[in-house]
Amino acid sequence: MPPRSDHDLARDLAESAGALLLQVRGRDFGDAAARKAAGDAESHRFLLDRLRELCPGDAVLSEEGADDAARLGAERVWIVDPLDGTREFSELDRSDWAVHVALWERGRLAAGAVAVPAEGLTLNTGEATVVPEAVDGPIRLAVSRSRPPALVQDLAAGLGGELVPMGSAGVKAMAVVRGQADAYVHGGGQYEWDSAAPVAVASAAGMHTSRLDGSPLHYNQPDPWLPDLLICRPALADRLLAALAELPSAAAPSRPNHGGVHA
Ligand SMILES: Nc1ncnc2c1ncn2[C@@H]1O[C@H](COP(=O)(O)O)[C@@H](OP(=O)(O)O)[C@H]1O
Ligand SMILES: [Mg+2]
Repeated sequence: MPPRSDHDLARDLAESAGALLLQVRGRDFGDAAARKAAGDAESHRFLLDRLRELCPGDAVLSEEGADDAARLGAERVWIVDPLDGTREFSELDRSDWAVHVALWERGRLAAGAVAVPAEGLTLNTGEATVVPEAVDGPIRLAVSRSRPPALVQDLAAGLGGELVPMGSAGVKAMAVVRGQADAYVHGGGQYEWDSAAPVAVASAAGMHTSRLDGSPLHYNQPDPWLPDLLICRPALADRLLAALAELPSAAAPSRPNHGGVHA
């Protein structure tokens, strides 16, 4: 049997962590906070154990783990968000939460997968994803349902676009790839694990991916704070970047204190 490619490995890991999360979610918990904590911790532990076993020489940057500075000298770094859309994971009637697994290798994203377990869906960089044709009508902007950034609301107003609220960065990015939205525009704060796998998968599907000022997204940086991004159909990129450049609300925010990664 040929060795498994990094694309396949990313897909298998995201899919398996997703299956685990479906089991965790089905357990009885006293409250939503306990369900979220169990999901974050168990998916993280699973991914870390599998990566240590299968790729012992690779570094890992996970939302739920201690940040080991050795990753800055590593050639290969897995950037994972074991449970993205934690809030939606704890709301049992929702399916908009995801598992992100990306591989950064020598300066670029080399492979990635986003699983949306409650929909039985995993998209990855190794398969040619066919993006549906654009539909006529207003530009549809995927946006956070719980904390929609002011800039996206301003952008929609300026373009005559409409907001499509949903949870999870991965689900929003996959909504663009799946033709359910035309763009995912985010500002106001995020970390590398929120966007690495979504950007890898969207980029492999031919989507435009960048910062809001059009500059490239860089991963495996000393500070994993990566506060804004644009993922969209390539034909819309110039128009959206021009509109964003006119918006004062699109300025990058400063980094808040974060409890997720322990330096
Ligand atoms: N202003 C902000 N600062 C830091 N992280 C943010 C953020 N806005 C969104 N995120 C993160 O981006 C992911 C998607 O958010 P949303 O569903 O609101 O669009 C969530 O990841 P987690 O669920 O892994 O914490 C969320 O924590
Ligand atoms: Mg996240």
